[in-house]
Amino acid sequence: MRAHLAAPSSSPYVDLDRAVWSRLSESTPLPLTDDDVARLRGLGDPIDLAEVDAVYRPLSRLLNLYVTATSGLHEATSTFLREETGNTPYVIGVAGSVAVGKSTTARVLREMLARWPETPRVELITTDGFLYPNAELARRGLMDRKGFPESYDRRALIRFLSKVKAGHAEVRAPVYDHLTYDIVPGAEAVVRKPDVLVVEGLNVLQPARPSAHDESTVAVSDFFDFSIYVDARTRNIRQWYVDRFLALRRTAFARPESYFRRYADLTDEQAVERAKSIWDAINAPNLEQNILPTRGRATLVLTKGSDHSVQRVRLRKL
Ligand SMILES: Nc1ncnc2c1ncn2[C@@H]1O[C@H](COP(=O)(O)OP(=O)(O)OP(=O)(O)O)[C@@H](O)[C@H]1O
Ligand SMILES: CC(C)(CO)[C@@H](O)C(=O)NCCC(=O)O
Repeated sequence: MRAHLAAPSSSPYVDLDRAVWSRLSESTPLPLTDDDVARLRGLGDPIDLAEVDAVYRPLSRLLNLYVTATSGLHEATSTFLREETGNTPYVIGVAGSVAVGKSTTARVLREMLARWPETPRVELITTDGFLYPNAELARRGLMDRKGFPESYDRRALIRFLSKVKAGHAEVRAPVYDHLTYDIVPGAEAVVRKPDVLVVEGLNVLQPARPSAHDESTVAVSDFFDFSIYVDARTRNIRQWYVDRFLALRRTAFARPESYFRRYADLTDEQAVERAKSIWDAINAPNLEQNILPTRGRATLVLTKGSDHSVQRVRLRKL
């Protein structure tokens, strides 16, 4: 089947609408159930089995083809170098704004990729774990810059990824808790030589930031075999952020350990105002200045409509 009949163009991308994209994997089985999708869904994300079928089934098929092709390339390198072929984890980055639904995308992908016989061991890590702890952010005057490039320990993240790629038996990462709004003291996520590692975060496609102290020009994305940018109109994402804030106020914010405990008793109107002001002061400028400019570097862009469903898929083919 010819998926697209556009005249040859110089664009490095192929742009497919939802219907064309979803027809690209008709013979691939859908391994998930309604219950699986309900378990993977993030707060406020209405993703259902039909969406997984239309959008993620083709994506998991494409990724399975890429994983197989990449492992063939590694074998070619090993043959040339007369070395044993070791297993190198295939690393997938998932980027996008706060509240766009990256974590749901990453969790669904993890689950689907793990159902392929070639990649049973799929691990997921979020770059939130590499944010500096609040005490350090406060010391650096960065408490209102959480999520901005300077709020992450980028060197630790690069060290983590290079060890995973080098095939270390166990690699450890710190853990962030949205409830306490801070790094969890002493907690670690451990990655043990997975077949695939999914790395989700706002910052995963950002370029290297050489500074006086850090001459390194390595970027996080240098460790990626594939990257996905989850995209939507900024005004829709802002609405999703506000809606989620309202939902959290009724649930998580009411818990005694919540950093946002003081927001639990706000009226609807006050909560909407508070959410909008956090969005406008922190997450919107970060999106505009640091996240959106990285979209063009992704291998694949998923564009969502106002109801969160993916309407367009853009794949880099050159
Ligand atoms: N202040 C909070 N208190 C408790 N839980 C939160 C809070 N903020 C976010 N969460 C929960 O953590 C999950 C992940 O939030 P996170 O901010 O990483 O997502 P995100 O960056 O907005 O990206 P996405 O929505 O794209 O996954 C959310 O789905 C939400 O349920
Ligand atoms: C932790 C991040 C940066 C990314 O997940 C984000 O959820 C966040 O906390 N942003 C700061 C502003 C806010 O509280 O929404």
